[in-house]
Amino acid sequence: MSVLLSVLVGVLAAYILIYYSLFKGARFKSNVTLKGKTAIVTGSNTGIGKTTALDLAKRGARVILACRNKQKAEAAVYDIRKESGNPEVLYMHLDLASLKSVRDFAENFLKSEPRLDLLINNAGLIASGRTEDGFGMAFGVNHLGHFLLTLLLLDRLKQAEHSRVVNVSALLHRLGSVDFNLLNTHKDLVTGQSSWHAFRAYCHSKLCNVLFTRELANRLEGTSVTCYCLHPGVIATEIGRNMGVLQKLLFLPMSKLFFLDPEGGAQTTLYCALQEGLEPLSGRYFSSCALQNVSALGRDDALAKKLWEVSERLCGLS
Ligand SMILES: NC(=O)c1ccc[n+]([C@@H]2O[C@H](COP(=O)([O-])OP(=O)(O)OC[C@H]3O[C@@H](n4cnc5c(N)ncnc54)[C@H](O)[C@@H]3O)[C@@H](O)[C@H]2O)c1
Repeated sequence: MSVLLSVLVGVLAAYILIYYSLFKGARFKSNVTLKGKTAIVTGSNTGIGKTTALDLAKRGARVILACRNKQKAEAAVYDIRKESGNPEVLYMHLDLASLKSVRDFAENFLKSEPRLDLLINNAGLIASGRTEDGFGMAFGVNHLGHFLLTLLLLDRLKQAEHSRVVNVSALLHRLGSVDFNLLNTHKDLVTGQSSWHAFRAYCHSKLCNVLFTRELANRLEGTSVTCYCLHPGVIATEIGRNMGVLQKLLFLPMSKLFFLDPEGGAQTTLYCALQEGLEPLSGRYFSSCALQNVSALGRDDALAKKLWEVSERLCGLS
């Protein structure tokens, strides 16, 4: 009996140790206030984006929830206003799966909002299918939509004394690559529609986030704007909503036991957005509120430059 008890206590202690050392993650601690500043957070009706928006609202920022689902976004606006006591939390419609919607959002924003200090490109998905413009869903939403959004808002960001772009990437960028031939022929970085292909496409799109951040930093040198990308940790959110039943059965218990909550998932985003003195590290990648290395492809300047040029062409900018 006592042997069994010792084993149980041992297993429990090991679990707590592993959980806290591997999964609990770092916390961003800062009293910085954002009164008079404006932030956009894409995909902020749920998950990491919602807790990021809540934190910025608590610090006094004017926060725009850039979301595709009106009903869910308005519910999030209600929750965030109530919890933060900040009435300056607004919803503006943005569907990153439509380049027209991205342009409309930018036009509305530029017409109605005189300043922009923080652009948090947080929205993301793992999904097959195509965007309105015919691009693979992950490439179109996770990379191309945010690419166009950022470029359309860049002049407004440059008008602020110090402003930042934060791109939420993922550790899985390490499994990603960019095949420009596939992009030319299929408007996507994978062929095939299975959940395996959707997963591969997600990894590729997250590498695109890293490369975009790197090239953006080069092009922003000498301006008041800096940019960063990050892995938020392994977080229990709705990111797996498009998984098959079997995958969900495996994923859900794992996420309950080991994954961070969305508040934990927002910490590195907040660090990249608000940490003082980060400017010399513009273009770099962070995880657990600290600088981290990216994959070899993520450090490839020629690849980053080519992705930028191709993305400009695909968005009709060049
Ligand atoms: N959850 C994790 O473990 C994890 C790990 C690494 C990276 N990430 C990244 O974190 C970010 C946030 O994801 P999350 O985990 O909170 O997932 P989530 O699914 O809870 O939130 C994603 C948000 O993106 C929005 N979105 C999806 N498609 C959109 C579109 N076409 N237009 C506008 N908004 C759209 C969703 O509506 C949702 O609000 C993503 O970029 C994801 O890739 C998450």
